[in-house]
Amino acid sequence: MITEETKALVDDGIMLPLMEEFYTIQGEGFHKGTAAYFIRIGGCDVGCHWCDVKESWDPSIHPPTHIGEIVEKAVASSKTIVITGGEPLTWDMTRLTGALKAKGCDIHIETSGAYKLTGQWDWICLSPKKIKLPTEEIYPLAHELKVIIFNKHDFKFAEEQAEKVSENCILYLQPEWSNREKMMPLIVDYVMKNPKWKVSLQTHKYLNIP
Ligand SMILES: C[S@@+](CC[C@H](N)C(=O)[O-])C[C@H]1O[C@@H](n2cnc3c(N)ncnc32)[C@H](O)[C@@H]1O
Ligand SMILES: Nc1nc2[nH]cc(C(=O)O)c2c(=O)[nH]1
Ligand code: SF4
Ligand SMILES: [Mg+2]
Repeated sequence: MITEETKALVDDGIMLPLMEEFYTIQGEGFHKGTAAYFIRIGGCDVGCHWCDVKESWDPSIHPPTHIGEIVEKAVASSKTIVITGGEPLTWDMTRLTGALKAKGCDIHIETSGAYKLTGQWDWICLSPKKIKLPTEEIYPLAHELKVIIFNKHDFKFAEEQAEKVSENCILYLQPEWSNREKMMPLIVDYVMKNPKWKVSLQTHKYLNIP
């Protein structure tokens, strides 16, 4: 049970339900191959059936943690920070990103964009979900669009989403992990026919790193 006081601090983004934090190599998208410190915040009610971090969904099982504590630990490892989840935009990211910026960090977010965009970001990876679409405000701000391909219909969804982002946004198709053997040949074929798209793989899973 968390107290009313703690709940108020979480609502203000002064504490956040921290699931895990780890220093690793960004496995996906534009920054793949780059060392980065990951901060995984619990809480998501988007509900993707193939989500690879379902343990993150229930915020109540992840301890409310002071952002000062999170930031101190993070900057001891890296100044390149990836905020992920769960869905980080479930929470107000203003204070966490403010504190990381004050330490000179480069801050990236992995988000479905389903909730109000808060915080200051050097890189926004938008991974839209059909079941809870991104807010209109986030599309023009996304630096990369990373659409997960689980089945053939997802190519059409990817094209619809690509129409909403800026001209400079980098477009990725990433196979859903459990269905990758089946979908990868279709993705390869699609990208060769539609070269505005690039392939993104979850390279950390092949490398067996977090
Ligand atoms: C776990 S999510 C957390 C951040 C945010 N909730 C989101 O969905 O963008 C991190 C990234 O992993 C992707 N992802 C989740 N499950 C996946 C799976 N089974 N296969 C491939 N990518 C997956 C998401 O689309 C997102 O780009
Ligand atoms: N290495 C590594 N790269 C990642 N890129 C996005 C991830 C995520 O779960 O948000 C992730 C992750 O969990 N590990
Ligand atoms: S939005 Fe992200 S964390 Fe939430 S269920 Fe979908 S993939 Fe998982
Ligand atoms: Mg992951």
